[in-house]
Amino acid sequence: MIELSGISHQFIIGKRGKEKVVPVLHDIDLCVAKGEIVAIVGRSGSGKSTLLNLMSGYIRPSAGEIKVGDKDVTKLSEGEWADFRLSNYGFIFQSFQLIGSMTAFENVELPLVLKGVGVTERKQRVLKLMEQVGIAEFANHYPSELSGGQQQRVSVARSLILEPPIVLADEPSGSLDSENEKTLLTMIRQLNHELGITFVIITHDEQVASIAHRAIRLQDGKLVPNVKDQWPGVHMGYTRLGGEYE
Ligand SMILES: Nc1ncnc2c1ncn2[C@@H]1O[C@H](COP(=O)(O)OP(=O)(O)OP(=O)(O)O)[C@@H](O)[C@H]1O
Repeated sequence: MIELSGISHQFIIGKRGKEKVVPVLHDIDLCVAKGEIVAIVGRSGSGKSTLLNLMSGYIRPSAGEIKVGDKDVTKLSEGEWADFRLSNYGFIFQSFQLIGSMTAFENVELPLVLKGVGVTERKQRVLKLMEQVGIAEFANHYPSELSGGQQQRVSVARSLILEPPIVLADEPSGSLDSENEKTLLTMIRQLNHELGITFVIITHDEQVASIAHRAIRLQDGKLVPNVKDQWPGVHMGYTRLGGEYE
C-alpha cells in the first residue's frame, strides 16, 4: 500500500551562504501493507514526523522512491500531491487542527466542499458519520466549546469523511486523557477491522503501539532491525513474511 525504497532526507538550514546540512533519515526501506496498522516509535528527533511528511508529500525526499498503491508519487508536483492526498489520505493530529471559526459540522464537511460534493449529499454524509463517531449532538458547537476527546472525534470524522484508504496519525492521543485515549484506540481498531482502513500512527505511547499489528522503531533516522521487544504486547519488526506480520 505504501512502499518506501532507499529513502533518505536532509534539511538545509541557516542563512544563504552559511547553509548547514542536517541529515535526518538514512536509507529507509519500509512497506506498509493494505489493512495494516503500523506504529512508528522512536525518541524525539529520531525522524518520525519527517517520515510521515514524506509519505504524505509535504516534503520531498532527498533520495529514494515512494509508491502508494501502484502509483509512484515521488515526483508529484504540489498540486498533484494536494489532489492525491484528498483522495487517498485522512489525517489525525495531536492538536486536532480544527478550524476555530467553523462549527464541528462545518469542519467535518470541509473536505467534501473541497471535493465539490453537493450540499444535500454533504449534509447526509456528515450527519451520518458524526453519529457513528458519537458527536452528532455537537454538530453546531465550535471547537472551543468541545472537550479534547470531542474535538479529537470531530477530527477523526473529518479524516474519514472522504473514505480514504489510508489514515496517517501523528500522536493522535497525545492530548487526551486515558479514557478518551481508550475510546479513540477502540475506534481506530474498529475502522481498521470493519472498513479495512490502513493506519500509520506515530506514537510515544505503549498503549497506542499495542493496538498496531506492527511497531517500527526509528533511531537516529534509521530503522532498527530485529529490535528486542521492549514493550510486552507490542510486536516490533519491519518485514512482513508469508502473510504474517513479522
Ligand atoms: N523543517 C525542518 N528544517 C530543519 N530541520 C528539521 C525540520 N523538520 C525537522 N527537522 C529536524 O529533523 C530531525 C527530526 O525531526 P522530526 O520532527 O522528524 O522528529 P520526531 O521523531 O518526529 O520528533 P518528535 O517526537 O519530537 O516530534 C530533528 O533534528 C529536527 O530538528
